[in-house]
Amino acid sequence: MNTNVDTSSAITRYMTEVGQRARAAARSVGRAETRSKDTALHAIADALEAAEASLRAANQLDMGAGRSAGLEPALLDRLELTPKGIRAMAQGLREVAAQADPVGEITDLKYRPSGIQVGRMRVPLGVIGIIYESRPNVTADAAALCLKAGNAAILRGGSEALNSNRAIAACIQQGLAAAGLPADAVQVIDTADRAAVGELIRMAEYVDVIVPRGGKGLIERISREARVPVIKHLDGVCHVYIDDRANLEKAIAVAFNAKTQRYGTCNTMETLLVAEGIAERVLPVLCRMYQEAGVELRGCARTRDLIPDVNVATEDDWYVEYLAPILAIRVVEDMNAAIDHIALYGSAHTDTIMTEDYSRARRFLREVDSSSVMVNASTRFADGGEYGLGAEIGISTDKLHARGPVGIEGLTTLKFVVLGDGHLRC
Ligand SMILES: NC(=O)C1=CN([C@@H]2O[C@H](COP(=O)(O)OP(=O)(O)OC[C@H]3O[C@@H](n4cnc5c(N)ncnc54)[C@H](OP(=O)(O)O)[C@@H]3O)[C@@H](O)[C@H]2O)C=CC1
Ligand SMILES: N[C@@H](CCC(=O)OP(=O)(O)O)C(=O)O
Repeated sequence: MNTNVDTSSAITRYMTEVGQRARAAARSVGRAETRSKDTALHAIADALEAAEASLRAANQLDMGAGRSAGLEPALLDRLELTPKGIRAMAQGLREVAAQADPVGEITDLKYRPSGIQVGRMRVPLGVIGIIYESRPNVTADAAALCLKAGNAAILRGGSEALNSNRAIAACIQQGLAAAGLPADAVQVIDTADRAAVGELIRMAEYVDVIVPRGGKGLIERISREARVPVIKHLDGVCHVYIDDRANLEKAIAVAFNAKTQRYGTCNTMETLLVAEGIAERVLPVLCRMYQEAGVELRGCARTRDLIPDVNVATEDDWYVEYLAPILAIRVVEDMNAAIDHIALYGSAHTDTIMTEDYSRARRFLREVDSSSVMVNASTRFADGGEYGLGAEIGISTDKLHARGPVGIEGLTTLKFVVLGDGHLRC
């Protein structure tokens, strides 16, 4: 890796080399046997566990700098690599290795009247550039999924995680070498300069797809400058709607979990919607639980009529992804009003209805246009591991190519294959 990239022309040169090397590596990874890819994944997992001390030391540098820079607790929570987190990262790699390899699979093979057979083969996307937040475990997860799907990866993590990502990159390199796969199959960009992001998203000759995981600033830049196709992984303004036909006990437990299980993730509930017919029975209990957990509540006028010590929610609150112990609460007339609210203010990430009414549950599933729509379950389940994908690149809030948690299959595409035996078109 280049460790001295500081001028703009040096960054252009550096990124061009990264792109060229990734393009060359993509061919080898694309044709690699499943056994080699799995050997690499297990070797990376072993290397991560063996390197616990050095990973922690590198991470402490990032955590120290993050604390001095006043990073929010939710950001520090994502940045931290604990011994448990390192084991989870290694386990994630082993789970990806245990997943079936879809590359080369031929489906839908059918004889045509002409005598040829036409089918579809699953193939890698090629070179994938991933831009993500300061969350070091994503470096390992993204490398694993790209590798298993036969792609070369260029990884650009958040600037606050540079030391942690370097240490993880060293483990990835050990694993690739152990399996005889090219070192350039996974490259971690070794500069925090955002000019490298600008280069990456314009290198259409070397990069096939960009996956941006991040907030509005990142996406605005991508929308303005990208020349490479993008699969957006955006913010989560997620909702739980408690219907007046909800089971009270389940609704309270799910709404509490959806907000408090982890504050800083994109699938955390940010706005609670409650049907007016049940608000009086739900809100006093639930608000007390949130307040005891230290969650700041901001409510509509009707919420405040019931619970006067809730702060006022303004129009802006309905749009906000707090990523923090803050929750907006709105009492709505019924499910139709809840669906309208979600359509207007949500971010099409993950939304849940709590109801025992089968017809309403079916309507909610059909009418809410989000990447995951749930019935009687916490929004926190929107996750590749929880959905059985082994791990996830993230949660696509785009509609094309991949939507929701993106795992191995989401990093591949299909091409047509035709089998003939000297067949001629008449
Ligand atoms: N749907 C999903 O799967 C996910 C969504 N998210 C969303 O991401 C957001 C929070 O993450 P946060 O840490 O704030 O993410 P940011 O958007 O601030 O940063 C994410 C990455 O993008 C880079 N970046 C941001 N702005 C620019 C820019 N203008 N030019 C170049 N690079 C840029 C950052 O680099 P730098 O370090 O230099 O700032 C970082 O690498 C939330 O909205 C969350 O929901 C997060 C993860 C997954
Ligand atoms: N799917 C993950 C959360 C998605 C994610 O990575 O979000 P974020 O914490 O915003 O980077 C989980 O359930 O923990």
